[in-house]
Amino acid sequence: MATQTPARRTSTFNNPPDYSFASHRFHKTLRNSSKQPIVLVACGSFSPVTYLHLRMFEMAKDYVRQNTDFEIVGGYLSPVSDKYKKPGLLNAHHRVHMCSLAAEQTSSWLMIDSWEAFQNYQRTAVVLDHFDYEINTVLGGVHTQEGEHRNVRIMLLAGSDLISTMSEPGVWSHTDLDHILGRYGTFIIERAGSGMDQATDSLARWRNNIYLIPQLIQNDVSSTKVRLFLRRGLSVRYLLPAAVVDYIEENNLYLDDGPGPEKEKGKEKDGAAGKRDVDAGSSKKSMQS
Ligand SMILES: Nc1ncnc2c1ncn2[C@@H]1O[C@H](COP(=O)(O)OP(=O)(O)OP(=O)(O)O)[C@@H](O)[C@H]1O
Ligand SMILES: NC(=O)c1ccc[n+]([C@@H]2O[C@H](COP(=O)(O)O)[C@@H](O)[C@H]2O)c1
Repeated sequence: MATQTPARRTSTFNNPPDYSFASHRFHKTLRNSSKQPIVLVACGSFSPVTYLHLRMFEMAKDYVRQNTDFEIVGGYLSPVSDKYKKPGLLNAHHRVHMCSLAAEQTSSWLMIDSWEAFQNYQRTAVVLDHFDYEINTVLGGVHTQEGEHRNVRIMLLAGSDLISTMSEPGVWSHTDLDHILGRYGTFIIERAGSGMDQATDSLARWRNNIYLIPQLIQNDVSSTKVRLFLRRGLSVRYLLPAAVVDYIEENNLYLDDGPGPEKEKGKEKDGAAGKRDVDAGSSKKSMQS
């Protein structure tokens, strides 16, 4: 059997100008010392952020409380860099601002990290390493009520459509998958049209670090649909936080057709998601380490 290259953690990070890591809602003290502290990180375009993106965190919170020995000490949305060049990807300043409005006005625990947004494209494995560094090295992890230090485990929060791309050839390197799923782990939220089994079949070797969360109330709101509605002059109110809708209207966002045809996620079949990105000149193939 071929020897696998062990996943190595990135240890030096270039920060964008004026960058600071958000920690105003990070819980420095573990409420229950018998639990393992975790931070949830959702990586994505968030163009624009929808209620479904925010609900992923609430679903994960319920799941963690009912089914695991983890305690969530922080939750972050990490908008991808403009260099990701996905169709419909609005300028990072707007995307980060909308995420911040959404988190501050609708949540008591979510935060935004702009580290990957304001620089060159960073692979998800590197983004998780950056969180590990900021939380465990810079912030010093957390303490129990008795004052005992604990390292925080970083975990990726993603929809099943994103996880199914992990089985598509050329999108993720094996080393990165081993790093993300072996070292960190993931919570997968079921997404309409994108099967959970199909998403995880080829990831079985990391099954102990993969937690599947069913959507008990089916909701297939996507950023793509929101952008389509906006282009057609239709209302998107109640699909996203009011402050985000107001911001979109005030700044006349998403009125242009953009550079290429948009396909909706979750509804795609047989690798169409991969094709979309190749067609759009995106760097899915070059996202491997
Ligand atoms: N309706 C949904 N159900 C489950 N997961 C979702 C849903 N919408 C988004 N996600 C997840 O949120 C994360 C961020 O995704 P992203 O910003 O690409 O959202 P999106 O709505 O799929 O965007 P787009 O429509 O522009 O492709 C991904 O892990 C994605 O799987
Ligand atoms: N190899 C990788 O690290 C890799 C590959 C594909 C997508 N992603 C990430 O997944 C997120 C969502 O991507 P999509 O919106 O294209 O599904 C983005 O944050 C992107 O950076 C990472």
